[in-house]
Amino acid sequence: MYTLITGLYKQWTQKEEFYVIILGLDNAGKTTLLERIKSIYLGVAGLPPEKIAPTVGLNIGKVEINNTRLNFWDLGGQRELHSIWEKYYSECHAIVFVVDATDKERIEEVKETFETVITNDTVEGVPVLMLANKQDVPSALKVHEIKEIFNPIALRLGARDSKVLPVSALKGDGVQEAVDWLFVRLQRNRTNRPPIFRN
Ligand SMILES: Nc1nc2c(ncn2[C@@H]2O[C@H](COP(=O)(O)OP(=O)(O)OP(=O)(O)O)[C@@H](O)[C@H]2O)c(=O)[nH]1
Ligand SMILES: [Mg+2]
Repeated sequence: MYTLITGLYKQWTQKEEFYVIILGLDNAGKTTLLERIKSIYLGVAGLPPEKIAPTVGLNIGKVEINNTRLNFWDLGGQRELHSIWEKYYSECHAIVFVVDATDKERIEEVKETFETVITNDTVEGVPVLMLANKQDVPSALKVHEIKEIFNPIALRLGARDSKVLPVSALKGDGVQEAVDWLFVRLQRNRTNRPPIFRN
């Protein structure tokens, strides 16, 4: 009886948690995105954009949606920091890859980096959301242009869920839609990457 009650109690009180890593080149807007997510879902003002410095370590944001916790890990995008990304692959449930859609000069570098990430065996089957960021800038590449550029690599995504969505991390446009997409895919991929249960 006691174990039944404690079992039920655990079931009611334990929370499902998923881990989402935010990757992309330096200056893509990853930390700005994280601060935007925090401000939308926690209802508190995030760090103002002018206070956001290039990331060297790790920024963490925890938000709760439908009694499920999403933990966002925002990693530094500078080249010498890319080797750190792999350390988070085995534990992550989804990848958000942020692209600076205004920076056409670095698009080749973005392609190479993206391909290296998605072909890593440790993240096989993990949903990948690419965000075409800085859409508030009129000259930014649109989603259909980004898709054309990344089409040759798309085959390497395999059978996993993937999507390209437009956002402006700075203004907040599209951010909620992006998180909604993630939420559904995390649930859909739960047999492959089960959530963590915590009290
Ligand atoms: N116009 C515009 N600027 C943005 C947007 N998102 C980020 N930025 C700017 O882009 C610059 C870099 O933003 P960060 O969020 O620090 O970029 P990051 O990807 O975290 O960079 P690292 O930490 O070095 O990897 C800052 O000047 C931001 O204000 C956006 O949606 N629109
Ligand atoms: Mg950053």
